[in-house]
Amino acid sequence: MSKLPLIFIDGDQGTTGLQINERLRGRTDLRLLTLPFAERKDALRRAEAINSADIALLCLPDAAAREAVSLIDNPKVRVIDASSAHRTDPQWTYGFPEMSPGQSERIASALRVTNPGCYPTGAIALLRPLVQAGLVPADYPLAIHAVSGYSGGGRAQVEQYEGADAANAAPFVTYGLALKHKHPPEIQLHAGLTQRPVFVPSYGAFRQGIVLTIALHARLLPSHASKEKLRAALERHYEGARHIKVLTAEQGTAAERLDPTLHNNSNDMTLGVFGNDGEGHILLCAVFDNLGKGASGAAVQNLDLMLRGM
Ligand SMILES: NC(=O)C1=CN([C@@H]2O[C@H](COP(=O)(O)OP(=O)(O)OC[C@H]3O[C@@H](n4cnc5c(N)ncnc54)[C@H](OP(=O)(O)O)[C@@H]3O)[C@@H](O)[C@H]2O)C=CC1
Ligand SMILES: CC(=O)N[C@@H](CCC(=O)OP(=O)(O)O)C(=O)O
Repeated sequence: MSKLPLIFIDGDQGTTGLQINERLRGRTDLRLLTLPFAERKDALRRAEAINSADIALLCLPDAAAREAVSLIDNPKVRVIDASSAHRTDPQWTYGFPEMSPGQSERIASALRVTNPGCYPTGAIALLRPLVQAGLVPADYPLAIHAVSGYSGGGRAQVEQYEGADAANAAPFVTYGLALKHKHPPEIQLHAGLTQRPVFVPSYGAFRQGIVLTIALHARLLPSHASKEKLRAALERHYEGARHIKVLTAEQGTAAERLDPTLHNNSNDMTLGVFGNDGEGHILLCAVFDNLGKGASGAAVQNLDLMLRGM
């Protein structure tokens, strides 16, 4: 390619879009195309921008992301969609490079990449290698709990916590009580589960960061499974991964608490396996930034893969 690749962020004024913009600021290997604020929702201008881009990053609500894809008539345009519109669509490549051997290469050559959801990133990172290793049965009756920073709810929720009425924002909220959150189908598909997991999300009065936990009973696991075996399987899977680290047994013993903000403003994720052997209780944990590895950081990681060779 003679010219530097042209990148368009649709939704660049939103929570995810702004952080992608920040991460790309100062890059000299690409050109960023932005629309004036007043034109950011003008379908005609967006269509022109998307079709002139080499890669379009969609940081939009699901409906607007679907609309954006329908506006594409240039067959060369490549897309990274940060929304949940296409995450279980087999036509789209799932943008989680570390999830299996060859996934980075698939992303690097893909025309359509769907960025994982924030919570699914942690759940799939923990479960997929363990299910594939035969250490967690694919039909295990899973319950996944997670606490996120309020920015997971996008601009409207950020406004509640940072706007004029911030003093009245709840310190902690557990939600999704109808158990119909949008994430379980995505988690089930990409973790390789045969049963839909229960998902219990919460958010607190902190801007960004996630702690996600999954409790397991050893008596429901294969007899050869133990917390050491689970940890070793995760260590094997993520060996050499730049952004995902597994706590060693010593680090796990020393850890007394998990801070959701540990990896804020980075693309890193820490996984941990804790347990009480006497009770046969095991706890899988993931800590990461909902706007880092959970959204904007992951989008830039995928963008960098797709830019290889352009
Ligand atoms: N926040 C998070 O932690 C994560 C978010 N995501 C996903 O990323 C996507 C964006 O989320 P987030 O950044 O949080 O949301 P925000 O609400 O913060 O941002 C969405 C942006 O899209 C703009 N927008 C809405 N409708 C249109 C339209 N028709 N045409 C053009 N622009 C439009 C909004 O403009 P305006 O605000 O001016 O109306 C806003 O700037 C969502 O699909 C979300 O699921 C993924 C992982 C994590
Ligand atoms: C704290 C909070 O509100 N979180 C959001 C999830 C973030 C999001 O928008 O979902 P994706 O990560 O799939 O894009 C929610 O539960 O709807």
